[in-house]
Amino acid sequence: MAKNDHSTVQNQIASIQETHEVTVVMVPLPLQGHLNQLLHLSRLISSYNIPVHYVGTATHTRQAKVRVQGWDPLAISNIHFHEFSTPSYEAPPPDPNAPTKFPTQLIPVLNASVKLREPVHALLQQLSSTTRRLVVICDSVTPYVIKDVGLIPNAESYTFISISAFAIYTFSWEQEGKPRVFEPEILEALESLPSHESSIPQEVTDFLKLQKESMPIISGDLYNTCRFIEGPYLDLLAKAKTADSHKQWAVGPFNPVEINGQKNTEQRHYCLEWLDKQGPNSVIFVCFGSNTSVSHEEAAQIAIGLEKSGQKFIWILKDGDQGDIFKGEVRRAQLPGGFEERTEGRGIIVRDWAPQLEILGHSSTGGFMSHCGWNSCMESISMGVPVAAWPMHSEQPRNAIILEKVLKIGLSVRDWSRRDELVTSMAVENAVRRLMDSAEGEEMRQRAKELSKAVKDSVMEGGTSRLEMDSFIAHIRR
Ligand SMILES: O=c1ccn([C@@H]2O[C@H](COP(=O)(O)OP(=O)(O)O[C@H]3O[C@H](CO)[C@@H](O)[C@H](O)[C@H]3O)[C@@H](O)[C@H]2O)c(=O)[nH]1
Repeated sequence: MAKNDHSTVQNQIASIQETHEVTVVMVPLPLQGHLNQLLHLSRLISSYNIPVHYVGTATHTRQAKVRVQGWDPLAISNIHFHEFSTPSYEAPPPDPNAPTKFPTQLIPVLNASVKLREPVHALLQQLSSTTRRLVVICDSVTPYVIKDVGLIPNAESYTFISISAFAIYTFSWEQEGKPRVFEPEILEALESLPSHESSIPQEVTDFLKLQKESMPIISGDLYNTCRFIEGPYLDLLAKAKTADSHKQWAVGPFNPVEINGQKNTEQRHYCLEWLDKQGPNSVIFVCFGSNTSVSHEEAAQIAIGLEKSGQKFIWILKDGDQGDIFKGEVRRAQLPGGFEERTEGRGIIVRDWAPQLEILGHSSTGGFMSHCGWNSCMESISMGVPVAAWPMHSEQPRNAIILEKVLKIGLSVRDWSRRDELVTSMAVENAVRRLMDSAEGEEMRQRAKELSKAVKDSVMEGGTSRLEMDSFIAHIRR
């Protein structure tokens, strides 16, 4: 561990010398989709008056803080941030023309993250002496960092599952010989997907193998989902558990479900001001998450499709994150000549990070063209916005199945079996029109709004997710 890491730990411990009943430590994978969920979960746990320590490299902790939406992490005094240095790592730009959309530019940061093992262990040891029980919640794909937690007598660990229960179940379902538990339509869609292993690069498979081999004893899993959405798959996962002592809690959505619009404040993003002037449900929001890039050719097809659809839009057009989001040049995807002038007043192109949760929570947003990352799915469901699904990589095609075939609040922009082909402007135009301007789209929007209400109720007092959170808290306080 670097010398300044030691002194940082000492200073941070000194400020929290009092002894606690329970202390929670969050160990995220340093990628946006993971940092974000564990930071939201920190807010939920800290609301039970439990101190939460959020650990990471200085860059990634800063990234999580500056990008979080719906609340202010600095305003909550019992969330403590720990920022460790790691040896430098490469942070190459993404390749928008790569044959697959998997964000290989982030592999060096994944590999560098294992270096957090020593400083995190030192922090855990020190915190263990200030608390009766030390609860470590570690991203399920980064247990190597807490490999030695078993050496701390009053510590116990839990995994946080960053993807849907449906995806987790159907990944292991493949290994279990695919028991026939799904409706024929869902089964057919699942059969057409590649296995988990074949959809990720070998270096990532190696990283995951190291993580699996390093798994300490885990007392339970926390899911960012709710029983109302994924009850049957959570039951299947619970049944598949080998030990009764291994528990599971579905406590999502982690993201705030009510957004305070911060109207008339200087920090408000200009696209929210623009949304204020549009009619209810009249705008489609286009965004492919934090790590996907589109080529110039793909951008041109999306642009023409949006223009021809005649619908209003906000389009987040930027490349996927690099390993350090605060450094490096960001490419600007080109658009067809005159596009921005022709769509002026009807659409906005944002070339930077945008407040997605607030955009989805705005009453003028009526549809979401999404890559179906799990944060985006949960945010869209929470805010009652139907989805035009354009899965890009990893478990995203499985999430698209949930939206389209299970919850019936989504339609497909392109078929996964044709993922090697360019998505045409006509496919984009059709999907946008169907979602925003058809009876079918309206039905989906109504269903999405009903689902949003059920999900919002589930996190209120007495709701299923709140009860599961209460049960988790009672368990760690036992
Ligand atoms: O301009 C932007 C772009 C994104 N977001 C936010 O960034 C997050 C993106 O997360 P997600 O939708 O999960 O997409 P990815 O960033 O692609 O997430 C990765 O991590 C997820 C959780 O493991 C997986 O489900 C995905 O497949 C994987 O690509 C969401 O909270 C968005 O609200 C913004 O706020 N503004």
